[in-house]
Amino acid sequence: MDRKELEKMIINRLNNLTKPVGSLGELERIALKIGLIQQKVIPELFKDKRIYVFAADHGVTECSISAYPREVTKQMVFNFLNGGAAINVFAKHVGAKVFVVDAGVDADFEDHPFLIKRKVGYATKNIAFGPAMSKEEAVKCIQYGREIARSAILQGADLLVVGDMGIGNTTIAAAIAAAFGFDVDEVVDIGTPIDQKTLERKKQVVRQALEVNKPDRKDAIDVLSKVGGFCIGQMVGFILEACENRCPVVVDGFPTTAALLIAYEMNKNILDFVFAGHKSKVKGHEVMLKYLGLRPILDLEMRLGEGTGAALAISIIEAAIKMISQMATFESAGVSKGSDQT
Ligand SMILES: Cc1cc2ncn([C@H]3O[C@H](COP(=O)(O)O)[C@@H](O)[C@H]3O)c2cc1C
Ligand SMILES: O=C(O)c1cccnc1
Repeated sequence: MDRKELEKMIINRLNNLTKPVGSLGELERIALKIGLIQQKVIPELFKDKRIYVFAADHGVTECSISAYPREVTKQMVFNFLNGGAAINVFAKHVGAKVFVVDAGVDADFEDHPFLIKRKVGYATKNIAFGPAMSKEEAVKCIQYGREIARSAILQGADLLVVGDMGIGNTTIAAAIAAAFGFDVDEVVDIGTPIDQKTLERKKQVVRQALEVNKPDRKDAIDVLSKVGGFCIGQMVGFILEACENRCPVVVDGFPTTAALLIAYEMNKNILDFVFAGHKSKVKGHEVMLKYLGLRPILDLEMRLGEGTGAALAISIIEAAIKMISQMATFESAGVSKGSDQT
């Protein structure tokens, strides 16, 4: 069926459910988007929801831009695998599985059924003094991320969430946003709670990273290799592959949306398959979402990452699917139509 025709049929069904036209607001737009993705007037509930937390370390932590030391990345990987992190709790709450990807943590890990080992290096180089990684490494990251999404989809995944873990991630995300032309003051904010002096240093580090590296905003791989990270690069490939296979992806906060910005530069058609799970308290997140034209599903003043906001948004997406598939129509329930009906 052609897209316009399907869209008309879905809107027609939404308007025939026993409620005033448009009264379920954003839930109606979510139901429409899922219907268009699944190419069904009545979409199906997800059978295999998966959260992938991409973890890596960053050379820029040498500049003391986070409230926490680098080894927390590795320690949180263990916490994820032991089921003790916020994302584990929220994943359980929404019935999703959590996979952790070692994209470039500064540590080695034993095998674990939920750990995907795709290390590109033991942390990137410090972006304040040169490129984070080589062009080859950037390409490799994207390829690994694509492979992870492809195999998830082949295994049956029908909803993917992107999460991040890496001390220094909000500095890297801000540098990516700034490389694409956003104002440094608009996108550098606290990630983990830092004092004013550290925040000023963080801004300075981002400015210096741009001056030293001169990323070319028209070349996504250039931006990724110069001011990105191994985790970000794998998220880029993951998002691209999921969307190109018509699998819905929910992005989380500031770092995962920075990865989406790069992915969007590489393929402008992906946004039909992307949901913004929430709006992070980190101030640069809202401007990025506005630029992408994505409306966040939740706004709970969260600023954690790991995929936590996106995981919680799953329950809203599922409510939207249940709404369009389970509500009675005016005809079936014998309810009189109003003047807003066509
Ligand atoms: C215990 C702990 C758990 C976390 N889970 C996610 N993050 C979040 O904080 C980090 C980014 O903040 P910044 O750029 O300020 O370093 C990322 O790892 C992100 O996922 C955490 C941070 C900490 C400390
Ligand atoms: O917006 C986020 O996802 C975020 C905020 C702070 C730290 N880490 C991630």
